[in-house]
Amino acid sequence: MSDRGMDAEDVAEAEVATRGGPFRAVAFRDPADRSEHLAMVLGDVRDEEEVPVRLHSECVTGDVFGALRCECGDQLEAALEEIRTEGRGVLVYLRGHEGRGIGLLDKVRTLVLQDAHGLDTVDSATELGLPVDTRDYAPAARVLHHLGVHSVRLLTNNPDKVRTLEEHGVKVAARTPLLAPVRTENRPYLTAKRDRLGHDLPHLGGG
Ligand SMILES: Nc1nc2c(ncn2[C@@H]2O[C@H](COP(=O)(O)OP(=O)(O)OP(=O)(O)O)[C@@H](O)[C@H]2O)c(=O)[nH]1
Ligand SMILES: [Zn+2]
Repeated sequence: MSDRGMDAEDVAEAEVATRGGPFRAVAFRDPADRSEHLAMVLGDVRDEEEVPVRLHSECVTGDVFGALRCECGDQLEAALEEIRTEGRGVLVYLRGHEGRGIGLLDKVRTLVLQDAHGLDTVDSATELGLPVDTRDYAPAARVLHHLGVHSVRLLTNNPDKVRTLEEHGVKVAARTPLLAPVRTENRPYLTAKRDRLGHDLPHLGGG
């Protein structure tokens, strides 16, 4: 499957007014696995350099309901704010990514283990016989190429996203950390992301 773009039958777009202002909503269906995703686009991005881009992995608990044990909801808001501030950018909302790829039901099962046995986000998945991270960024790369976005300033703390996007032919010209507030509720999660998954979270402090 090529990373170089999408067929017309797999894309639909419309202007949408949001609470945070107008965006171009580009829905797309990935030709490889038929999964559906959404890119929210602001301003002129085609053939521009260092376009602010957020690849946001679905987290229905955090994104929709504001759950605080992860920082997904805070990051979603912060990324949209960054795009609005710059007046251009793309947020790709990746719906197949829930639970870093294991899906909603199994993600919640990992939360149960975390609460009952103090396991972290990595060990709780492993304990259930599940992979820690199976996210595929090829659909995101395909839609970025479709939008004519080939050079990005990626909003992330995850070095894996930088590497993987480059492997799919998108130049990550710069990276901007997306540091959500550290809260009592999200500190264990952020600590595990830093210590177990290698995320760059310098604001966390401590050991
Ligand atoms: N398996 C599992 N997934 C989780 C848990 N908490 C959040 N997630 C999922 O993790 C995904 C977000 O990944 P993160 O590792 O938090 O962050 P990231 O997207 O890799 O990195 P950033 O770009 O810096 O935000 C979302 O799909 C969430 O549903 C958890 O405890 N267990
Ligand atoms: Zn989350």
